Amino acid sequence: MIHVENLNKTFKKCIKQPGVIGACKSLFNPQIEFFEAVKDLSFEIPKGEIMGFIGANGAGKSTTIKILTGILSPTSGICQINGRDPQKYRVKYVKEIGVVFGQRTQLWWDLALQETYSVLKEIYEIPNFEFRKRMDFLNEVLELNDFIKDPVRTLSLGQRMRADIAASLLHNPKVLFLDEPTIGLDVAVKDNIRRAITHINQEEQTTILLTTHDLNDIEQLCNRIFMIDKGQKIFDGSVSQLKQKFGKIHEVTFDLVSKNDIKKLDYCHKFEEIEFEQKGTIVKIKFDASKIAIQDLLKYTLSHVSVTDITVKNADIEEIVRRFFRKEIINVQ
Ligand SMILES: Nc1ncnc2c1ncn2[C@@H]1O[C@H](COP(=O)(O)OP(=O)(O)OP(=O)(O)O)[C@@H](O)[C@H]1O
Repeated sequence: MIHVENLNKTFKKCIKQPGVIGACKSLFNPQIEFFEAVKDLSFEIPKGEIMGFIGANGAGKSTTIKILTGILSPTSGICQINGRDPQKYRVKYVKEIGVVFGQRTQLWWDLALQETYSVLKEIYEIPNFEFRKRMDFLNEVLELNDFIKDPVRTLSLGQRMRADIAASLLHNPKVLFLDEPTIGLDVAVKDNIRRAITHINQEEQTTILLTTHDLNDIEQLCNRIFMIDKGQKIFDGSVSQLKQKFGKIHEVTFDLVSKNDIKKLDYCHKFEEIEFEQKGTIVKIKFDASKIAIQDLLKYTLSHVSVTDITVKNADIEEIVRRFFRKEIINVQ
């Protein structure tokens, strides 16, 4: 459904010099720099897949999405959605995609929600019968009925997000781009929205490209993670592959009988590459299980101090991705 091959996007940046003289110089003799926001990116997303597209701030996610949605043209490379170039076939193409930007709304602020949908119905040329059927489906999945008669400006953030998702799905697009769909929402509303996205994906086989900084979105929604850094691919695989490959980070927490007992433990000399922190009697240790055997750590600790409780946890996806972005995990592919 989505085919991206050797995609590149280079921006031209005009470097402004400070002060009035600098501004005049820049005007007559502009200093140009080139910046590669997307570098040789290739991926395929088959029909019905939900792919999490993640990366640190400035990694090139929005630039890629803007190319995929036809807003920007690539410097080079191929980008096809359902066999079409989004740039060349923009008018036809908009009917095949839905886009939600969590930070912005596509709804009309002063119109009642249902009037907004009526306007979109005309824009997308949806026949009456299909529109009614579609509205019934979206009402049910996204629970719009409680606020469908209210003006958009009075909606809460969670209601507005559900309304925006419905607007992007009104014309039953084959591909949905979701950019931070759960940003700023409380846990219950996030859950609600994730359930709706899963339902829509399963019912309609909608292909979804999801950008998020919330890793619970990834764990609960995505079959696949595509991670980029400085415009380039650094990982492409399933959540479980990511965990299998890098999930060797364990976290052990000891509750000491006395907080002063920490002085009896010299983890840094005894073990390589170990991270630990102490808060009162609680000592939290993070280590790479491929370098340190957990039984050695337990044996060492228990032979030096008395503890009242021990918990052992595998690294969650958040910890793995955090390490990626802190550049602690390199040479991924
Ligand atoms: N129009 C532009 N002109 C020049 N540089 C740009 C332009 N748009 C984006 N960039 C640069 O390209 C890089 C990638 O930006 P992009 O917005 O794609 O990142 P992102 O991964 O979406 O980040 P975030 O998570 O913060 O939204 C950034 O360094 C940004 O400054």
